[in-house]
Amino acid sequence: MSSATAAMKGLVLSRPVTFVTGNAKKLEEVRAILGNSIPFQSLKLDLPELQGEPEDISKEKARLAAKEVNGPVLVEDTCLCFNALNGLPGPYIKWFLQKTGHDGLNNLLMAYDDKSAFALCIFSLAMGPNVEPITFLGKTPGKIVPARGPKDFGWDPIFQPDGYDQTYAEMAKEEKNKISHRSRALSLVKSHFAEAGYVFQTDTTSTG
Ligand SMILES: O=c1[nH]c(=O)c2ncn([C@@H]3O[C@H](COP(=O)(O)OP(=O)(O)OP(=O)(O)O)[C@@H](O)[C@H]3O)c2[nH]1
Ligand SMILES: [Mg+2]
Repeated sequence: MSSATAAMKGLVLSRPVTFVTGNAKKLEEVRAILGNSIPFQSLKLDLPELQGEPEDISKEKARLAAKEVNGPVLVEDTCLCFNALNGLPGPYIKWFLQKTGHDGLNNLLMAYDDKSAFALCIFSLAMGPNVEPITFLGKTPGKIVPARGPKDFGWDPIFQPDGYDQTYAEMAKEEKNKISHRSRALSLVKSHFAEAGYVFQTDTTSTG
């Protein structure tokens, strides 16, 4: 057990964890992957993001979210990292995608034979505004390909995970959710909750 988990063992929470994101597709996947395993609610908020290393960006998002919510929060930051570019665009993928599109992202790799990439998801859990966030990393290796499949979620059409001949976008949702960066990170989040044994106490005093 990590020391962070040990320190929080049996912590009593007066309300469920709030998953804060401005991205509806992320929320959809988180709901599908977590099911009823962790009691959570969601808040649609597009938090400002620090520049820097992925883990620091995710942690800082959690600190801001915890201040905003004044309670326990879960956030995540997703990166798409090209090995030929030493991990870029990484956390800046949102802006690269917005400005250059799927073709532009493929073109970035035109000068390189190495089209390999990895999808990285970093969840940060902060149990309150003044508690240091803890992080959970999920990584799925693959390669960047010309877009194939439905275009309803980000860069899914240009990411083909290793061992598959379909892109994330072409795969059935349940299939993506079995192997995705997001589900790998969330399985660590689930284990953390199982180990820590948080007690969710709903407030019954305010009704009377
Ligand atoms: O094809 C995809 N498959 C995925 O599984 C996936 N997960 C995230 N993304 C996109 O990658 C950027 C991350 O940026 P990001 O982590 O800052 O997210 P966001 O700003 O949209 O939401 P949030 O920060 O409020 O949670 C954004 O463009 C997201 O749309 C994905 N695209
Ligand atoms: Mg964001």
